Amino acid sequence: MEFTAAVKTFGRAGSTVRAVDGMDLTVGRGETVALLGRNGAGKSTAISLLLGLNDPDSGTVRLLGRAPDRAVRAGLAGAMLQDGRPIPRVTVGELIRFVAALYPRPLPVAEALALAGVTEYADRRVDKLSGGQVQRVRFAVALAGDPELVVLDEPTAALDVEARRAFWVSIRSFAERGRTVLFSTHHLEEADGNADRIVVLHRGRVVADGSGEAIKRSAGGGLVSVDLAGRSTAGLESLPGVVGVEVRGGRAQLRTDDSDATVVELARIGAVRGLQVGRATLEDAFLSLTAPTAAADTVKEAA
Ligand SMILES: Nc1ncnc2c1ncn2[C@@H]1O[C@H](COP(=O)(O)OP(=O)(O)OP(=O)(O)O)[C@@H](O)[C@H]1O
Repeated sequence: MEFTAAVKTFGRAGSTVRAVDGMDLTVGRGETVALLGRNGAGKSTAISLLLGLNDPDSGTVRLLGRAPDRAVRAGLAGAMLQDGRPIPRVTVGELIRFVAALYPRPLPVAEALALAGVTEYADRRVDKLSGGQVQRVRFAVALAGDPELVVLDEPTAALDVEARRAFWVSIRSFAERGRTVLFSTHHLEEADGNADRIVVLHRGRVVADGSGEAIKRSAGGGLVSVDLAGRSTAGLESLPGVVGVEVRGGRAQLRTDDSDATVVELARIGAVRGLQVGRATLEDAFLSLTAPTAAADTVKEAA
């Protein structure tokens, strides 16, 4: 799938929102990609362009080499969106048989049920299941047509820890069949644990794209902190390796891509009170990449 300089705005003159603002992204077959971004970053809008539910105002979006709506009609993409559609009053098995029959080359129903982990509820009515069970049924609906690509918009948002874990087991078993998975999430550890690649969106643009490790490095892989003990932060940002300085609770937090060099220089200037050295987490990287003031510089790792 491919977004090239895609733009999608909403609203009229005066109050226009550029929900997707020049997005470039290519995802190859078989990849599992997580889309991360703060509320309003443009994740759902990007997904709607990818599925042909909206057209870009400019730029192009292609899905498996075709126009998105055509690819979806041909059964090449399945989706699980954040929608509030009423839950059907049929059994799980009936629902999946019905959906599978809409596609040219569906998965055998038993296989769709097994992949989504819902075989044991096949004879139960969907409207009598728990929230976690319904999510898995919705996943079975998304993969019933045996699509090349499954798109999941915040698939685990309402699930408890146990249900979330079970859900990811199902998604990984689908991905292991060589299929492509694109999902959006607010759970950073979920992106890190389940995606081959993480794409961070900020204000409708891709601001980071790579493995969880690469993204952590991009925000300065190391985190060095010291008590300020009344001294100013002046000059700290120009210490060797330092890529960012923040003050929290009287301590300076230095993001650095060379912790050793930073510490040696701190020692030289006598600023080592309460010194701690650690590694930036994905959350640190995410917060600095998507800070309201963050520049839209792109961090890119060859995929
Ligand atoms: N149909 C619409 N009409 C007007 N504005 C919209 C519409 N859909 C999205 N927007 C706006 O576009 C921006 C991007 O929204 P979008 O839902 O794509 O973000 P998101 O990253 O999915 O957010 P969240 O994490 O909160 O779901 C937001 O400012 C939102 O208010």
